[in-house]
Amino acid sequence: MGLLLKSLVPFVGLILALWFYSKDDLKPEMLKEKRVIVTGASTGIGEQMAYHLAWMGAHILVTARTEAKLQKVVTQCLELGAASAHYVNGSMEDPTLADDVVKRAKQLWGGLDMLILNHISPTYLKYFDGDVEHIRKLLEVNFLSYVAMTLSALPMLKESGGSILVVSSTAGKFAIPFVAPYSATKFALDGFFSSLRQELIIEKVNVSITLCVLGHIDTETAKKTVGHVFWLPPAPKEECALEIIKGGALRKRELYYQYFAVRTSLLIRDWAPEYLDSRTRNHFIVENVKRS
Ligand SMILES: NC(=O)C1=CN([C@@H]2O[C@H](COP(=O)(O)OP(=O)(O)OC[C@H]3O[C@@H](n4cnc5c(N)ncnc54)[C@H](OP(=O)(O)O)[C@@H]3O)[C@@H](O)[C@H]2O)C=CC1
Ligand SMILES: CC(C)CCC[C@@H](C)[C@H]1CC[C@H]2[C@@H]3C(=O)C=C4C[C@@H](O)CC[C@]4(C)[C@H]3CC[C@]12C
Repeated sequence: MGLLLKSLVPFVGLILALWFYSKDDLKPEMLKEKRVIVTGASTGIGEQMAYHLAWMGAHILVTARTEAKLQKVVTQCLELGAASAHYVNGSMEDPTLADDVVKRAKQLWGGLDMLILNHISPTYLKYFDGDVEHIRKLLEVNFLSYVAMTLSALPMLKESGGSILVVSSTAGKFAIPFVAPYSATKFALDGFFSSLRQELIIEKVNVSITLCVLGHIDTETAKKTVGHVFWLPPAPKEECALEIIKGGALRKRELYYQYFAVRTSLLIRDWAPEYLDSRTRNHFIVENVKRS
């Protein structure tokens, strides 16, 4: 036993050291002059991604519904050093918007290097109340518009050897209560984009797909929605945004933020799902959750 431990400890140490030193890192030059679309970029994580891309010198096209906010984001991006910054405003409930945004990128730059799919329709955190119309709307905005944007952008991305970043959530990987409609849309993204990734690899198409699995992030919307029902502290949106860009630039298959909490949960999910379910339920202050 002692001998086994003595040989195991250096071996594990060596593996950890190799892993640590072999970690790829993001170099800002990787994004310089790259042509990037960021959806849902008027606030929250999307807005922060636009600012990171800006100081790295990318060309940026942001989109969301609120024009006044997008104008401010564009101004700020130019001040931070973006190679160029533009916006298209509209709702992803409108099935023509996805194609319009991609066409605008083509008109502006003649190509595209990175498509960051991040927007979501406003959602609630409460017991599921049978509102099927809400599910339909979320599927339209959070899922179908991602597919539509991908379809429109793929020819340009194939030409540039570009990347698609799909912003998802732990609620798209394991069971979290009170977000049933939202969770359904995030699981759908995993199914669709993971399958599509397989096809691209089979066909030797040089377009990467990075699924970003996020924990609890301190955006204004999240603070308003979950502040009173979830007691673990949220992680900073600025750092989260940088990790997403890094994952995409390094063409990772999936990225996890908050890394340790999310990875541990995913490990437990496959081996002890009931334990993960109960651990997740215990993070909520259920007395504060609304019924309708
Ligand atoms: N915050 C968190 O704790 C977590 C977030 N995530 C994921 O991160 C991503 C960003 O979340 P977060 O920054 O918190 O979200 P925010 O609510 O801060 O931002 C959502 C963005 O989507 C836009 N949007 C809303 N409705 C529409 C619509 N119908 N058409 C087009 N754009 C729309 C909003 O702008 P406007 O209102 O102007 O249209 C805004 O720019 C999402 O994909 C979310 O699922 C994942 C896990 C946790
Ligand atoms: C063990 C941990 C990693 C688990 C964290 C679990 C909880 C607290 C995390 C995981 C997924 C998170 C939700 C999410 O994905 C996106 C949104 C949309 C936003 O507009 C409002 C907040 C909301 C509903 C987040 C609320 C907090 C959730 C439920």
